[in-house]
Amino acid sequence: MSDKRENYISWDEYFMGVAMLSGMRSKDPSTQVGCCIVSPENKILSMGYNGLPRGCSDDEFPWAREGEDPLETKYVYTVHSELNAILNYSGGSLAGSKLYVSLFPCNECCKAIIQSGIVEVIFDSDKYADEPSTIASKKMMDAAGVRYYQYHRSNRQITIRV
Ligand SMILES: O=c1[nH]c(=O)n([C@H]2C[C@H](O)[C@@H](COP(=O)(O)O)O2)cc1CO
Ligand SMILES: [Zn+2]
Repeated sequence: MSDKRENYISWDEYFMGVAMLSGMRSKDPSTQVGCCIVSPENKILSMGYNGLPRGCSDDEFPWAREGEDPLETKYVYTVHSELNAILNYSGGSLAGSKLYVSLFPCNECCKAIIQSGIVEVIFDSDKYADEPSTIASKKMMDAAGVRYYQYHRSNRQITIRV
């Protein structure tokens, strides 16, 4: 009989947990998104969260969702978690990898996901499922043969004291 510990976290809990932990770095007051890219051998290749490009101050650029002028909203400035994770990777090719993300990718991230050769997307929330950008993403992933499925929450509470 082995003495192996049994209640260790699964690969899916680990990678989605890492994605969610990464999202906790986000300064966006309404939606924090985190992403974790994983190789076919289950090695973590990259991580990202939604934020401003390097050099653009979190304290000077707007975080508003609405404004008379689009330049006063966050939408024109933020880099999405998935794009950040793709751009953060400096190890070569992401072909064949899997992407864990806490929110279904928008159409722009979807284009980058497809073009970088990522073959599987595991998402948690799909709260913008009815938006054209999400519908477009699903159309493109279907056409490109990128598999996507919703993460099955285990509801395990993971507590880290830091
Ligand atoms: O796939 C995504 N990845 C991602 O990082 N985001 C970011 C952009 C924004 O900072 C935030 C969405 O803001 P809001 O829910 O307030 O519209 O989430 C949004 C999406 C989907 O729209
Ligand atoms: Zn996006």
